[in-house]
Amino acid sequence: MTAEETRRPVRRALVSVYDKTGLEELAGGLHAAGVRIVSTGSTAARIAAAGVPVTPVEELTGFPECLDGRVKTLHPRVHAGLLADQRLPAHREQLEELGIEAFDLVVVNLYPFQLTVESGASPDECVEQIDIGGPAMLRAAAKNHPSVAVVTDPARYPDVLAAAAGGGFTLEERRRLAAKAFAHTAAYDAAVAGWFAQLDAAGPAEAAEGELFVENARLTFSLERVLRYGENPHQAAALYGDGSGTGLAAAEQLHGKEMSYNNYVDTEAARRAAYDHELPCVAVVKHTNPCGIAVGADVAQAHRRAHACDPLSAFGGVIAANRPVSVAMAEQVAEIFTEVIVAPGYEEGAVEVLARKKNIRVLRCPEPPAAATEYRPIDGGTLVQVTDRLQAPGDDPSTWRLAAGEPLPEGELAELAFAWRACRAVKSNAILLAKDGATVGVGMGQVNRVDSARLAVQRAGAERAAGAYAASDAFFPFPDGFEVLAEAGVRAVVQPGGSVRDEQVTEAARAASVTMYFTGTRHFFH
Ligand SMILES: NC(=O)c1ncn([C@@H]2O[C@H](COP(=O)(O)O)[C@@H](O)[C@H]2O)c1NC=O
Repeated sequence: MTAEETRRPVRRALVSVYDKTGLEELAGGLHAAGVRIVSTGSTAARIAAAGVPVTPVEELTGFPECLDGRVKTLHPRVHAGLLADQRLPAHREQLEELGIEAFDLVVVNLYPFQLTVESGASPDECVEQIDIGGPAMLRAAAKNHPSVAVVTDPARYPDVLAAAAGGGFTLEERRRLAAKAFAHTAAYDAAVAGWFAQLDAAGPAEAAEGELFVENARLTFSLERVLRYGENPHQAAALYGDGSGTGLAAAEQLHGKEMSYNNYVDTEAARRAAYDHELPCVAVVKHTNPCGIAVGADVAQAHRRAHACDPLSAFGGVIAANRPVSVAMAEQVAEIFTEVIVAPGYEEGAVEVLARKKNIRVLRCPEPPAAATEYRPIDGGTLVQVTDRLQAPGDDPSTWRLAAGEPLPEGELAELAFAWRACRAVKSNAILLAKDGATVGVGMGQVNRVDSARLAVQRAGAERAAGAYAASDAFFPFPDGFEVLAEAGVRAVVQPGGSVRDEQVTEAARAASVTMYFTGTRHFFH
């Protein structure tokens, strides 16, 4: 059979849509192509108001819409018309005996469950927005795609009208539409299941394992756009969204070249770094590691100090701010070759200043990082974990245990707390030196803690390392890593503690007259 021969004319359509975009044009076009339309409640009312003939579904079923719309189309007269396989004489005969007419086209879009959840609606209101009849029709029509075409997206209406006027869809087209319909209902159900799961997921400590992690995590994401390439030019890549319409994947690009795969990865890391601080904060990131993080009285000051940590590495960096970018900060950034800048907003005139550079990508992402769980695909599956965040009490300096030396006065403890928070954004093994609320030396991603310490000290230089506040993302397994810091003259060190050799490490700290605190909390970042 040729593709042409698989076309099925559209004679009768069932239309039931929540999103009424383009409905009048669709109905008018179908009518003009000789298609008879059956429709539900307010969809039918809109079609009729547009002067297009329409049969209300109640007329077909002989049963009124009831239970506040919970039952409208859930009726054998609807579903037999959707599920009869027109290729089978037995099905055609049964329909005739039952006095039921087949549908050739179904146009349905569903109640806005996810948007309702995001609006902060009550649980009962969210539950009411779980569409039942719509998915049933979509699934029936998609299963029966040899006989029925199914459409969920108003953007596809022009194709529908072209097909209706041109002899119908081919089998291949109907199969593609069916795949889209099943993907749509799968994503819809995943959103509903995810919502139910998070109702109970108080946190890893409180929630039973079964409540936090659903049995079937068929994760669904929707294609946002195909990227130019992946991590390297020979790797194809794309950006997918989780349907929430928020976060980095949904960030608004205000200027600059198209975002690349690596831009997204680095921007994610920069936002992680910038949002860990309550004061105005700016992080400059390269290859997912910070080359500078600083807080300040305002973002311009924070940026100057973050940049000063390592100006060499900041060239071609990705910048994140946790406050709107001011014109003063934009003026500074415009002087430095920067790949991406991301912030919750931009003060008037700031984007124009940044846009003096043709290529810098300017992103507006109003929400702080919010993902509750993180996925890391592995061959044959995926790992899932609760997202690492600053913890109460372990990340609060008032709960830290003084393990060696004199306690720090309040101001110095705040300096050490800044180092600890900033260290969370550094790839393990992480050692970070800070002074005056700004990083001065970052040692990242080494396979032993001694080399990370050396790197941090080397990057800081002797002058900045002396008297600095140091943080280590995990415990020192031996005194050697700490000793590198002590030789450089750091003032204090914060680390989780918990090594079997803690006593040797704290002894070394006492011997070097360096204050050491234990947090009891670790922040590995792989
Ligand atoms: N209950 C049913 O039988 C039913 N049939 C269709 N719907 C949905 O009702 C909406 C359209 O309703 P209306 O035409 O009344 O605006 C569509 O989103 C459709 O998916 C239903 N609603 C919920 O399940």
